[in-house]
Amino acid sequence: MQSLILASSSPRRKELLETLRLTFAISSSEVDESFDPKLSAEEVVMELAERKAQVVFQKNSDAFVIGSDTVVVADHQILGKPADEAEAISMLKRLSGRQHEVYTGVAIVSPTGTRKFYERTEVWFWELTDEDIHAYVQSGEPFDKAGAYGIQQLGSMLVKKINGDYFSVVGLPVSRTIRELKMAGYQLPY
Ligand SMILES: Cc1cn([C@H]2C[C@H](O)[C@@H](COP(=O)(O)OP(=O)(O)OP(=O)(O)O)O2)c(=O)[nH]c1=O
Repeated sequence: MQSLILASSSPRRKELLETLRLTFAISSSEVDESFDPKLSAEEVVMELAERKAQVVFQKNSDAFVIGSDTVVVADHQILGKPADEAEAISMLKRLSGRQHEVYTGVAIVSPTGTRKFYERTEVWFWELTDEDIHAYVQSGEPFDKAGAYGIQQLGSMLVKKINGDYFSVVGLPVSRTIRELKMAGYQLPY
C-alpha cells in the first residue's frame, strides 16, 4: 500500500486534497522560506515547494510527499504573507484596480524521484477604497495569506475576474496535482 503525505499546515490545502478522495496523512514541515531574490517567481514557488516536501520525505522515504507554495506577484515583485496590518494595507493598495499574478508551485517527492511544476493565474481586483481595505484588514483574513487576501472567503468581494486555475490561487492546483501524482507512479483509487 503506497502512502501519501501532504507536507502542509494549510487548512485550505488539506481541504483541496480531500476533494480528490485520496487517503493521506498530514505532516507540516518548518522550513526556511527565504529565497534568492534573483530567482523568478516560478523558480521560487517550485523551490520552496520542494523544500517543504523534502523535509517530510527524509523521515518517510517510502511515501509520496506533496509540498506546495503560493506567492502573489505585482509589478514584478513577489508578495508573501503580510507581517502586520500596515503591510497588509500596503499590499491591498497595490493590488487595487489592477491585475496581478498568483503562482503556486508543487513538488511531489517520492521513491520514483521528484516532480515539480507551477501554475500561474491572473487575478483582477476591483478598485478598492481606503474604507474597503480597512474593513477587510479588520476581518483578520489577510494575515496567513500571500498577497494579503483569500479569494475563497471574504476576499472574493475584492476579485473582479480571474484567468487560470482557481484552486491554484487557493493554494493547490488539484487537477494538475493528480495528473502528476499518477505520472509519478502513485496508484489512484479510481
Ligand atoms: C492568494 C491567496 C493565497 N492563499 C493562501 C494559500 C497559502 O496557504 C498561503 C500562502 O502561504 P504558503 O507559504 O504558500 O503556505 P502556508 O504557510 O499557508 O502553508 P504550508 O507552507 O504549511 O503549506 O496563502 C489563500 O488561501 N487564498 C488566496 O486567494
